Amino acid sequence: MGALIVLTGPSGVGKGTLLRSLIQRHSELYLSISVTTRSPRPGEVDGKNYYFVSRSAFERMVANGELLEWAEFAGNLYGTPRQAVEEHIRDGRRIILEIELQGARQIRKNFPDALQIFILPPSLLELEYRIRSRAQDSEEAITRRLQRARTEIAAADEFDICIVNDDFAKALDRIETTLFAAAAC
Ligand SMILES: Nc1nc2c(ncn2[C@@H]2O[C@H](COP(=O)(O)OP(=O)(O)O)[C@@H](O)[C@H]2O)c(=O)[nH]1
Ligand SMILES: Nc1ncnc2c1ncn2[C@@H]1O[C@H](COP(=O)(O)OP(=O)(O)O)[C@@H](O)[C@H]1O
Repeated sequence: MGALIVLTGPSGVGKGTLLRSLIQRHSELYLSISVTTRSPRPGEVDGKNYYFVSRSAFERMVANGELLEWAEFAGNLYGTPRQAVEEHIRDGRRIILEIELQGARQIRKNFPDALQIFILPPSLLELEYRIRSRAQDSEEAITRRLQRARTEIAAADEFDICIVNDDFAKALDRIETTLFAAAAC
């Protein structure tokens, strides 16, 4: 049972909302804070939701080997800072990476023991409804996310476990069961 947990799924499927609830219930779980070149959305806080950096600062981090994995998604760069993850693993704590497909593949290659979970929407129509009702992305960003969603969903069977986020409470329950039942083995 790896200390590293990867959670992937198309934009708007509910990953962030599920993880916020999970962390509230299990304060022993740590959520990795990614670095991104995306602009903050209203209400997002630097150092809490993401570390918001310029493209040149991001590229420096890549060159210095500071990122465990990174990828371009819908025109922006996203990456996982290496240090926090390594410290948590060394201290025996479980850490969750909420990352897209290309990053999940890099982690799978380098950390084959990581537990990989994929979150699916009930349908593409419902996914589009959720992205739109979140009302935080431009029309262009929504289109790019929906295009990418098809590729990501097609890769779901690469993951250890797939969970459909239809009924929120049930999906959260399945994540908890997956994390804590597996840990007990
Ligand atoms: N590879 C990688 N993907 C990330 C990282 N952080 C976030 N992402 C993914 O980037 C995508 C876009 O994230 P974001 O702009 O916050 O949009 P949202 O998922 O629609 O809320 C999502 O699939 C995230 O899971 C990271 O550190 N590495
Ligand atoms: N099970 C669900 N049923 C209906 N709406 C949901 C469900 N889970 C999440 N949402 C809503 O969908 C939208 C996108 O969720 P979010 O957590 O931002 O997705 P992601 O982090 O995967 O991009 C939010 O408005 C959220 O409240």
